[in-house]
Amino acid sequence: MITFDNVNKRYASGQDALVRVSLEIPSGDMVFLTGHSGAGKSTLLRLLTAIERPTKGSILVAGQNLNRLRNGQVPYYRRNLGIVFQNHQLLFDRSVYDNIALPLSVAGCNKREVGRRVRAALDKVGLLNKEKQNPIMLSGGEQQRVGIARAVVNKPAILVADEPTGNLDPKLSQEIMELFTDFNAVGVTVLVASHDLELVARMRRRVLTLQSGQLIYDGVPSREVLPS
Ligand SMILES: Nc1ncnc2c1ncn2[C@@H]1O[C@H](COP(=O)(O)OP(=O)(O)OP(=O)(O)O)[C@@H](O)[C@H]1O
Repeated sequence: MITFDNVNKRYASGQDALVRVSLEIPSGDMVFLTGHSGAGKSTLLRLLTAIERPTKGSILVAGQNLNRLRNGQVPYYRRNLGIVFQNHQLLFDRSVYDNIALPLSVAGCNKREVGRRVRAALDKVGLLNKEKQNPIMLSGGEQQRVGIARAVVNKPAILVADEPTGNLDPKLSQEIMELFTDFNAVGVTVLVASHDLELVARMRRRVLTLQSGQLIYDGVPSREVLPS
């Protein structure tokens, strides 16, 4: 369970990025976070991933109060999370395999286990035949799949994605969303921030909408308002 209780985030610049945000996401849910540019989506994800701290209010993740997390505990906390970025942040001087293996090597996995898990992750995103390639050789959609494989390789309970389809065309975007649906189907809690309202509506999942830092909608959009 993810709980935000009356969370405010004011940056040092004085900008209020989140204002009294309260929400609950039960374990195993798949939820979309939407809103205009500057609405506070990335800030909410940065608080959840403990990149930023709230100014007020509390955030609980699987019973752990993030306000009480000491800086030294943050890397351990993040092992429960898979994080996917829009620009995927792959290392172009290493192979696809090495990019995906990175979080496991950091966690101290042995070589055999790393191989088994990297191939399982590549299999899930449909890129088993690309492990030796350099990510620069891959298409934008494939690079994003590598980013997703890296995010799921240590089997996180929660998968967080910030505009994961930002640079992709509609068909590839839909495929990426379906990948997230597959992970959710096996029990992973999934939270995806996207400003692509059509794509989000088509998924027919719970949607949280932010506007100027406030949560203005929390529900499943009805079929009638969906684009055909
Ligand atoms: N590090 C920062 N310092 C100061 N202000 C910031 C910082 N990060 C974001 N903001 C401001 O906080 C507000 C919310 O930004 P945020 O990036 O969370 O929005 P967003 O909904 O993710 O937007 P986008 O879709 O454009 O990424 C904006 O007004 C932004 O300018």
